[in-house]
Amino acid sequence: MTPTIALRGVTKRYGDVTAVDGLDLSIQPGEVVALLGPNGAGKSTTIDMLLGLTRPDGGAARLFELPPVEAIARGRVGAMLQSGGLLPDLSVAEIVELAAALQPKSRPVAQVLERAGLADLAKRRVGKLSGGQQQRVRFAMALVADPELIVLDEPTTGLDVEARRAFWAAMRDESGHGRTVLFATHYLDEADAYADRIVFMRAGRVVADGTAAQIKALVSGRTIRATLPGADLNALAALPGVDEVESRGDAVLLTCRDSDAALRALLTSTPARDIEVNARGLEDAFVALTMEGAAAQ
Ligand SMILES: Nc1ncnc2c1ncn2[C@@H]1O[C@H](COP(=O)(O)OP(=O)(O)OP(=O)(O)O)[C@@H](O)[C@H]1O
Repeated sequence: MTPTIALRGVTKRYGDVTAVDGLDLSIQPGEVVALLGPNGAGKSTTIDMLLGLTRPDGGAARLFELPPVEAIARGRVGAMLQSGGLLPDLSVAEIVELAAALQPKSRPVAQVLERAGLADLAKRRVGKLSGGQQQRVRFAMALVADPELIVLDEPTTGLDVEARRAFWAAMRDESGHGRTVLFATHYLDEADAYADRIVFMRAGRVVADGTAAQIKALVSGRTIRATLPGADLNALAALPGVDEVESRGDAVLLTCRDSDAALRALLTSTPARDIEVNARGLEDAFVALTMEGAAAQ
């Protein structure tokens, strides 16, 4: 099958900084992929290269086996970037119509406005919209070409909770039609909830690539949280099954390789109460993957 996105050994340097470092990434038709990583990991630079906005210093980016500029000219790609000029004097409907007119094929503008939650704002001047509403205009402009691939760089930044929920409901419908979606995000819950696959970047490289469950499994074990005023942290660290102990006010947080053994010992040898046992989540994996990089650099 022809991959929708293929990055092969892509490298980008800015002076002494290697923003993207020999990146290989292949994304198949219909996949919904989150690009996750700490600030400066190279996510935006990767997106810029795969959209043909920045030229790689080494390697090649292909969309549908075509140079990015050609795939975009054919209307096969819709993109929503973090910033980027919106003409402030046009109305919402006019700017989406303009975006449609620039495409070889397009969806009905009214349908796209509805999808982006802009039907009631169609006549409003773009310059008068709130930041979140302008994000929705960018979303409508990305959808109007009826693209096979949608690329979104931090699409929900600036949206309130309800607008984020509505955005992802719309995206879920869109991807349900077999579209491929790649989005960069800082929101772990969004990557967890909406992506089939998470590509974790650090220092310009892919350091983990898999489903949310596979990424979470990189940090094994569970945590135990308990109220235990005046706890002896060294004694807790020596309990069976415990790897690490942190103090949080009157509470303690134990990171455990064997939470059953740790819990048994905690209950029999201490007055701990209000005990909670939790599986470690994507946030723990994020911190662990980011910290590994800090240690290696
Ligand atoms: N135009 C540029 N000139 C110089 N350095 C740049 C430029 N663009 C990016 N960089 C550097 O390249 C690295 C990667 O930046 P990039 O914006 O791709 O990361 P990111 O993962 O998108 O970060 P964030 O999550 O903060 O948006 C950073 O160290 C950044 O400072």
